[in-house]
This record gives sequence, C-alpha cells and structure tokens, in this order.
Amino acid sequence: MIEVVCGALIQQGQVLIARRNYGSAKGMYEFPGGKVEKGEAKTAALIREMKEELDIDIQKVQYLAESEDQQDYPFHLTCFLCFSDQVPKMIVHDDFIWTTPDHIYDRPFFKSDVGLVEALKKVWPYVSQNE
Ligand SMILES: Nc1nc2c([nH]c(=O)n2[C@H]2C[C@H](O)[C@@H](COP(=O)(O)OP(=O)(O)OP(=O)(O)O)O2)c(=O)[nH]1
Repeated sequence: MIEVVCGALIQQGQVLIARRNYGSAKGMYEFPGGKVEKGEAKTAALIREMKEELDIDIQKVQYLAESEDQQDYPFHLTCFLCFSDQVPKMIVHDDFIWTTPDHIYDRPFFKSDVGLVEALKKVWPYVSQNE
C-alpha cells in the first residue's frame, strides 16, 4: 500500500483545490500533495510536498481524515488541514480555485476524496473562523 498525503490549505475562509497538469489524472482538481517517502513522517511529507508543489512554508498542520482507494496503484491517503500566510505559486498545477467544501465537487475532483471533503464540511464552521 502506497502512503499518500494531501493538504487542504485554508486561507481567508477558503480552501485551495489545484488542477494537475501532469500524469494519468491530468485535468483533475486535487488537494496538493503526493507520496510519502521511505522513513518519512506523514506531516514531514506534507510540509515537503507543499513546499515543492506550492512553494509555501506551512505554519500549522492538523489531521483531518483518511481514505483508501486504487487508481494507478492501491493507496492510503491522509489529509491534513494546512495553514500558511504565504501565497501559493503554480509549479505543478495549471489552475487554482479558492472555494468552500460545498463547491469542491462542482469541478472534476478525485472520488477517493469524498470522505475527506465530508470531514472538511463538518469542521468548516470552526476552521474558517479560527484560521
Ligand atoms: N495529491 C493528491 N493525490 C490524490 C488526491 N486524491 C487522490 O485520490 N489522490 C491520488 C492520486 C494518485 O493516484 C495518488 C498519489 O498522488 P501523487 O500526487 O503522488 O500522484 P502521482 O502518482 O502522479 O505522483 P508522482 O508519481 O508524479 O510523484 O493519490 C488528492 O486529493 N491529492
């Protein structure tokens, strides 16, 4: 089982979803993230991926939810709420949308993330007010 981490980046009462411009899921929106490297802690992987993919330093990380699915390979996905006051840059994505959990699935978004988005909806009133 491949371990994958992703981050729901919260800024100004909105969450970031980003469109992949590479690989078999090109054109899909996602929470930025990627595979955990051997011996790496999940939160360290998340901080590294957010730096590599968005060029931001994460100031606070909070566990949100997890799921399992299979696309190119079976994977276990852990999602964290992420907080940073830096502006993300487009490096591996070709579109950014700042949205709210109710509108994430208005766009093509990974079906594996349904449970993560439901968890985000539950905490949203607290998260968006206590950034
Ligand atoms: N980053 C990210 N990946 C997700 C999400 N939902 C979801 O099913 N995935 C899947 C897509 C991939 O099958 C898997 C791993 O993500 P990844 O970004 O490392 O994908 P990849 O295999 O193209 O990575 P790479 O080889 O280019 O490093 O997780 C999500 O919200 N964010």
